[in-house]
Amino acid sequence: MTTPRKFKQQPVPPWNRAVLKVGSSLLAGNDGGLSTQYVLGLAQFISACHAAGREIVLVSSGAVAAGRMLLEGHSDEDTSSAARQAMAALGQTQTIALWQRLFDRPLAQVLLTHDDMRNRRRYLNARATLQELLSHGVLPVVNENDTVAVDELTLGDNDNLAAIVAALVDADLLLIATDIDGLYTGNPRTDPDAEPINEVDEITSEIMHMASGAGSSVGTGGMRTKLEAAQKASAAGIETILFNGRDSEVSRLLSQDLLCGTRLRSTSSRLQARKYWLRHTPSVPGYIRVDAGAARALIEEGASLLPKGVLEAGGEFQRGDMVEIINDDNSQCIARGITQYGAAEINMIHGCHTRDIEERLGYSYGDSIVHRDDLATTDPLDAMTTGVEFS
Ligand SMILES: Nc1ncnc2c1ncn2[C@@H]1O[C@H](COP(=O)(O)OP(=O)(O)O)[C@@H](O)[C@H]1O
Ligand SMILES: N[C@@H](CCC(=O)OP(=O)(O)O)C(=O)O
Repeated sequence: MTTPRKFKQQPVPPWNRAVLKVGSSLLAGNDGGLSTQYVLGLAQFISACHAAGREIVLVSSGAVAAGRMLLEGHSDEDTSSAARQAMAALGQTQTIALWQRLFDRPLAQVLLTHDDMRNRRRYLNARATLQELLSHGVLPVVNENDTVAVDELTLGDNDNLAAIVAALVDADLLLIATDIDGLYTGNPRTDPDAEPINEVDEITSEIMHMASGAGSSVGTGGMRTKLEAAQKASAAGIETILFNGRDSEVSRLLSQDLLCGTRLRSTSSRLQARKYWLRHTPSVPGYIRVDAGAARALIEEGASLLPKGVLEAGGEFQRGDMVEIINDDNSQCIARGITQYGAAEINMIHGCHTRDIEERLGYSYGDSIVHRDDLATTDPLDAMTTGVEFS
């Protein structure tokens, strides 16, 4: 079925870093297995973004669809998790190989699970890896680690994973490429009266009810998981754009910042969302005591906390925990943040220059003890507006 292009052309919000999610429906050819037919336009879009100095993280499905052809003796009736996991393991190499054929620079494969994203230490490690790859101009290609993530495989949750990755890398935009022009009031494959929706300000339950399941034998989750993803992105202050990845004209327009599809706005700004999240994440019983210079830098300049300004760590927290940062004068909490180093590590590197971290510990998780992006100062005015009290 082809749906008439009835979506209007509209501008894309300004962005520098985006997550692009490409569904199985775009990678799987009509005869099964993978095909570059529908993703050539997307690859050109990615290259155009790179040429313009923009960063992309690609979240690509397609492993199960690719592996289905390769699993010898497999019958189509066998849809057990183990069979799908075996297909995913076989097909993942094909997916990466397909993308690699479309670019003349190296790609990086990143396999993640939702559990990894819930575990703060792994979350930080994944973030550091992705940041490092992006800083070197590499295109990361993310998929679920289907070998270990059975639940996600049955739910087909790469849409939701893409939203989590967008928050993880602090993306400006989540782009979801699929096999349909955008969100309609109903599934146009079954509802001939379905009307296109160009813009969504808030994903209400009414909007959610418009979405139903997958449109092809290879897609999973359908529009429902895309709207869930957009909800997650919105909560993180990130807009989502849904568009037809099969239409190379739409991909070409996108590289000119024009959209033919659905724009799902976010209900909060990135800063508000981040501050809210930081304020509502419970802290562990532990603290980092800082000197007056560091306290001033955090509060007045919005700086990261470096080892030089740290006097001591108290308690037994680990890397990735939310801890309080207290001042030396009266032990008042001046900020809260996610620490890159555990208490024992901080007590080995406090007062030292960042370049000496590696020598003291034998390794380094980076220059800052708490990065500015992971830190919310306990400004009394902010606390009043969010209703959260500190210390
Ligand atoms: N309200 C809706 N608007 C548009 N598409 C819908 C809607 N409800 C369900 N769908 C279905 O969602 C499908 C896209 O999801 P899916 O098949 O999972 O693709 P992908 O592999 O890209 O994730 C469409 O082909 C369409 O059949
Ligand atoms: N990880 C699975 C994909 C799961 C998934 O979400 O698929 P899709 O709905 O096509 O994006 C795979 O690579 O086949």
